[in-house]
Amino acid sequence: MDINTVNSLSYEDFVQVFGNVVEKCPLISAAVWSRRPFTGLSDIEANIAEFIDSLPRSGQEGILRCHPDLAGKDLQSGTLTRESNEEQSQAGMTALDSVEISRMRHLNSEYKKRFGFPFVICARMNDKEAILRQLSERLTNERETELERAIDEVKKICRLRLYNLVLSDTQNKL
Ligand SMILES: NC(=O)NC1=NC(=O)NC1=O
Repeated sequence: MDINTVNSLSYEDFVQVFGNVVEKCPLISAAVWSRRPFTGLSDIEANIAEFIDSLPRSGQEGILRCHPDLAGKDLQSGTLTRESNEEQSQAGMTALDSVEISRMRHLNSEYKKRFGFPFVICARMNDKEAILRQLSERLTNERETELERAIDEVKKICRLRLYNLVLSDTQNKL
């Protein structure tokens, strides 16, 4: 979609198209709609990032809590969103052996116990080895550091989902 089309969307249609660029957080797109017209994809991305950064810690933790576990029950039961399902499959979460599955489950539950929100990483920028490594490494982070890191990952996921929806700034100029 080109940026002029994006800017002409009603808020209903905008939320319909962009409502899941941050996993299960349509509020963010519903809020950012008011900031149109956007100059391009990176402007939409910057406005979403600004909205997320303006939230209190509880709001940012709420965004993380809307994310499904990697290789978790939603993946097993087929209840992931389309985007999440694609991302998790592409990162090899559907190709874990039984040892890897129990290691993911154990580390995910340790992580949730420690931080009170799930481990979030941009799956499309990692493979299963990197995800397992990051999960065990980040488990030892201080809470504040880990909250910032997890929100950065949410922004990466959002950027890649936006690239699937909107022409890039250069494409838009062609
Ligand atoms: N807990 C997660 O990191 N979930 C996810 N990361 C992605 O890139 N897609 C997801 O569903």
